[in-house]
Amino acid sequence: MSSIVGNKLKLSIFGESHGNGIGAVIDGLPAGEEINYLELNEFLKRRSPGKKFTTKRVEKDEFEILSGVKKDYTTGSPLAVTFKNSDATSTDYEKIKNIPRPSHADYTANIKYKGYADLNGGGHFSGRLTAPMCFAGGIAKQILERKGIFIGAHLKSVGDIEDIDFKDIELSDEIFKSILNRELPILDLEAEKNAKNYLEEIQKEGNSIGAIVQCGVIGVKAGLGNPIFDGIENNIAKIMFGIPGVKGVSFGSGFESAKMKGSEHNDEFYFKDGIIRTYTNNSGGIQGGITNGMPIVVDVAIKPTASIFLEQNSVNLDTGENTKLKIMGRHDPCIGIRAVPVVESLVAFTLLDFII
Ligand SMILES: Cc1cc2nc3c(=O)[nH]c(=O)nc-3n(C[C@H](O)[C@H](O)[C@H](O)COP(=O)(O)O)c2cc1C
Ligand SMILES: C=C(O[C@@H]1CC(C(=O)O)=C[C@@H](OP(=O)(O)O)[C@H]1O)C(=O)O
Repeated sequence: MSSIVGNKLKLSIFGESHGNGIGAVIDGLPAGEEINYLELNEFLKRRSPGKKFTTKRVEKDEFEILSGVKKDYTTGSPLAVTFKNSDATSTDYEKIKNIPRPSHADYTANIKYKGYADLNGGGHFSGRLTAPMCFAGGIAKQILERKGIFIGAHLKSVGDIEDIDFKDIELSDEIFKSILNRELPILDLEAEKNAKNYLEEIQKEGNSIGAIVQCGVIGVKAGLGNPIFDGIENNIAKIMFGIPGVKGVSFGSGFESAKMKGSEHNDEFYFKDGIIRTYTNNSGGIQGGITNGMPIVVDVAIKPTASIFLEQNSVNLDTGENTKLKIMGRHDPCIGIRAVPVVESLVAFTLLDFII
């Protein structure tokens, strides 16, 4: 399995959704970095399940640090952390263990691991594994904030309902913080109301819906990154696809760029208070794999949750017959909602890897 990412700063993720626990080893954190546990726990809560519009599985996401921290400061040696799984209901999965859920990893994992993988609750492929990702990212965010770099994400869209585009506004840490007070991480109040109503309908239907998580970064100076295969875009895109359910990653105007003329897309320069800025930010803060000093803006397309409660076609891997599938259990109606802090985390982790 390849559950390790990073260059100078490495993140290794382990565990299964219904096993004893999950966790991470973070290697390469600088020594002497303070960890604010209050802030870290608040951050982890943004991802935790069990709230409105999420799966009803209740996990407190309390962690135990085994190494790498002394008296609230990183020691510089590998930081190992574990989280217990305390609310797994494996019977929901035992009943359908030979019938793969369409578009989850059941079928592909079954083939690759010859039937040996523990796939209850999605096993190692589960969104549960994003808890240790947020632990690593929460620490990275704290380190970056001390360097004047701030990161925030929101739901740019839920189905057809659209929020304000980060690319089109002057981003600030105040804007990032304002999203934290919302029931859904959406800036525009009307869009938030529409999304809540729509999610209620989707839940009633037993269905799910896709979303775009958009993340902004302010405070990164021009000149960070590399060309060709090791740029900021390359590394952010790679880590984003580690989030279960991610189907697309784009920067700035992304796929819309393909429809634009050069005169519309080019980000023209100007000086403001001695700093070079651009009037537009279609590049999403990155050109040639290197930051240009404008906010980094990355869009992450998240598919609708595969586990829906409607009857679907599948196959019985034991009997070799076509069959109907009706699942049980507790599932997120829209993965995007809880993926917001996960996207922030992995953007933070990647930028810290470039900076240290
Ligand atoms: C925070 C989070 C929560 C998720 N919750 C669910 C869920 O409740 N049910 C489900 O079927 N998939 C859920 N997923 C997505 C699956 O884990 C994912 O679709 C599956 O592992 C297959 O991976 P892929 O979609 O990247 O191909 C969630 C993902 C994340 C990031
Ligand atoms: C447990 C979490 O999310 C889980 C992610 C998930 C999946 O298939 O990805 C399926 C569900 O698992 P279960 O069927 O055991 O309730 C979610 O609850 C979590 O995020 O902590």
